[in-house]
Amino acid sequence: MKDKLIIIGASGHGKVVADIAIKMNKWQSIVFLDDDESIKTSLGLEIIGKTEDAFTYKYEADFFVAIGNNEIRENIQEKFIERGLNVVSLIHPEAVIGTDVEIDIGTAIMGGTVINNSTKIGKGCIVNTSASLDHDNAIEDYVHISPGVRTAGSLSIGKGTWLGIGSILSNNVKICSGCKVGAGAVVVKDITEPGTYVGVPVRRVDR
Ligand SMILES: CC(=O)SCCNC(=O)CCNC(=O)[C@H](O)C(C)(C)COP(=O)(O)OP(=O)(O)OC[C@H]1O[C@@H](n2cnc3c(N)ncnc32)[C@H](O)[C@@H]1OP(=O)(O)O
Repeated sequence: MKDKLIIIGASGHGKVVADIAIKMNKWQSIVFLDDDESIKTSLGLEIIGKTEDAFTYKYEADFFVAIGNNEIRENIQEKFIERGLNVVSLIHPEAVIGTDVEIDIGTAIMGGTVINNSTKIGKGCIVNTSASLDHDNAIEDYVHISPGVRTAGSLSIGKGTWLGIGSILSNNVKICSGCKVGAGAVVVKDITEPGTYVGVPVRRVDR
């Protein structure tokens, strides 16, 4: 743990992430890197350079990649890990985390979430505001679980999948890697092919 936290990405998601970091009260200084030169400050915090500048702070900062797009977040975070940067997870103090829950590096757990016992969450995931993940879920790396998602027990979600706002997943379902599940969708059966799924119950819409 270092004194400084550098957050990559100063837009909407970055601000929510910074707010969590402030509330965690672990870093003396919290700043952003962002490739958009027109942004000078975000949430009252300084933007000190671009993503590529991260490596110059290797020995003095912890890092968090706050990019909403799963693929871009994965590319940046994996480069950081490969080059030895210390990537941390950020967990809102008002998230409810059960016993034997595992949360890997680079994952953000937003306010009001409930993660029940024995659920495992991979690297670089977003568990967004007020999502509820029940017991024994297996969430692979770089998944985004949008605000208000509800998952029942014992299900699995493959790498890089995006669950849209307010979607609902029944117990024991398996969703493969590379899926998009639409806002308000209901998943009651396994999804075995990458694609975009919407509706109640879901149907595939990208072919
Ligand atoms: C803090 C934050 O903001 S986190 C971000 C939260 N945001 C979200 O959760 C957004 C979720 N995104 C969606 O639901 C999107 O509509 C997606 C990803 C499912 C699909 O987006 P696209 O690939 O652009 O599909 P597109 O808009 O062309 O829709 C394809 C068809 O599916 C329908 N459709 C799209 N989304 C939904 C939905 N959520 N429920 C029902 N039908 C839908 C469209 O009406 C369209 O139907 P049509 O062909 O009969 O006209």
